[in-house]
Amino acid sequence: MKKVIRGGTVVTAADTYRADVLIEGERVTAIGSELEANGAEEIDATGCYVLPGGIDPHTHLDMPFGGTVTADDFFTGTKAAAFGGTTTIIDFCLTKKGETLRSAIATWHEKARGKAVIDYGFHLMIAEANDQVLEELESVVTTEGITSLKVFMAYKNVFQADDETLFKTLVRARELGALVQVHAENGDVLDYLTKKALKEGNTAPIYHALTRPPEAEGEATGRAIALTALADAQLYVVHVSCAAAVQRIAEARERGLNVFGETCPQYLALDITALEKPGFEGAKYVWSPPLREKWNQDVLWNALKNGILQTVGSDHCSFNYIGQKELGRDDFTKIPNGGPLIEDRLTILYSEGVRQGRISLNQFVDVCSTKAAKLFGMFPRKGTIAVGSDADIVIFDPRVKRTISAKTHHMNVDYNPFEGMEVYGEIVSVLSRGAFVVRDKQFVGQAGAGQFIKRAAFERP
Ligand SMILES: NC(=O)NCCC(=O)O
Ligand SMILES: [Zn+2]
Ligand SMILES: [Zn+2]
Repeated sequence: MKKVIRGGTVVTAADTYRADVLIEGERVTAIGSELEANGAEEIDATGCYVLPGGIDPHTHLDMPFGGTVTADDFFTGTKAAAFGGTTTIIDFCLTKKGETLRSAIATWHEKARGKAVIDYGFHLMIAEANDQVLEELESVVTTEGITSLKVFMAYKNVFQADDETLFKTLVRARELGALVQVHAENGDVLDYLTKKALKEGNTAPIYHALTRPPEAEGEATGRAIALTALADAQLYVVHVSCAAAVQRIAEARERGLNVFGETCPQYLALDITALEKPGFEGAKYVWSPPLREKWNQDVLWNALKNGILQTVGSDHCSFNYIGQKELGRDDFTKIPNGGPLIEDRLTILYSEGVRQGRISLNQFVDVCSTKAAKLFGMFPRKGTIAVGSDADIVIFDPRVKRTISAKTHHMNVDYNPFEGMEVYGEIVSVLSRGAFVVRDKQFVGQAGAGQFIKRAAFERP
C-alpha cells in the first residue's frame, strides 16, 4: 500500500524544505513537490514538520536493577517511545560474569520478542574481558549485529569493571570495529563518599548528588579517553552531565581522537535543586550521574551546538515512585537510579532547544536521530528521510502548546520528572517502516511489529 505525506516541511540534519514524501511498502520511494501518487493514501501534514523518526541510543527496558525491575517493558516502553516520536531504540543488554555472551543476548531477545512496536537494537555490556568473552565478541559484532559494547566504570560490586577490563575491551573493539561506551564515574571514589555520608547519618536523596561530584565524572571520562588513545580505539561517553566531562571530550576531539559523547534531557533541563524537594520527592530525580548545578546546562547545550557532544539519549530507566523509588526512603543508596524519559526526549529538545534558540531545527534532528544512526551503524537506512531509507517518519506540529504530565503520558510509571512543564510541539503521527504506529495521536501499532536491527561496525572517519 502506497502512502503520500503532503503539505509538510521535511526537516533532516542537513535541509529544511517543503516537499511531499511517497512511501511504498517499508521505504521512502520519492520526495518532491506535488508528487503523482495514484491510489496512494493521502496524509495531510499541513503546517507540520516531517521528521526522520527519532533514534534513542540509550534505554533500559525490562531491566533488573537496584533490587527491582524497570517499570517499562518492551511493549510499554516502545509504545511510549513512539508517542514521543522515536522509531528506533538501542537498549542495553546486561551480562553477568561467568555467563556466555550468547546466553545474555538470547535473554534480551526474549524480553523484546512479540512486544516491541518499533525497531530496536542492543548494546552489549562487558562485565569481564576474559579470553572466552574476547573470542565470542567476534560473532557478536559480525554475526549478531551488536556493534557497541558498554563498560561501567561505576556501580561498585554491581556492574563496575576495572581498567584492565575496559582496556582489553577497547583493544578488541579496535580489531572488530565496535564502538565502546562508558558510564564514566569513578566508582571507587563514589563508594567511599556514599559510605561516609551514611556513616554521618546523611540519608536523604540530595546526598545521592552530593556524593557523586562532577570531578568524579570528569576523572573517569579523562581516564577512559586516555585508555582509548592507548588502544587507538573509539569511545562513546554515555549520559554526560557536566562541564568537567565535556571539557575532557572537547580536548580529546581537539586531539583528533575518535571520542563521542551523549547527553540526556534531564541534564539539559533539570538541576540539582530537584533533589531537595520536600519530603521524599527528591527520589524522583535520582540519576547517575546526578543532576548538576544549573550552570552546567549552558555548557551542555553549547556542546551539542558546537558538535562536542553528538547525541541525546533518554537513558530511560523507569521506576515507579510508589513501591520502587520508595525502597530508598531511609537510605539514598537504595533508591533505584534512573527515570522515565523515553517519551519526552524530542519534545524537550525541540521546546527547550530549538524554541529557545539554543540549537537549530536541523541540529535537533541531528542529535535526536541522525548522529545516532551514523555512530551506531544504521545510516542511511535510518536517521534521515531519503529515497531508499526506511519510512520511519514523524509528523510533528510545532504550533501546539501543551503541558507534560503523568496523567497523559504513556510510560508505565506513576510520575513524570517534567510534570507541569509547558512545552511547544506535539507528535501527531508516527510511521515505522511505512506503517502507522501512532495516527492522529492514537496508538494503532502492534506488539511484535518492531524488528531487531543488526547494525554495521563503526566506521572510522
Ligand atoms: N542512569 C541511571 O541513573 N540509571 C540507568 C543506569 C545507567 O545508565 O547508569
Ligand atoms: Zn549509566
Ligand atoms: Zn543508562
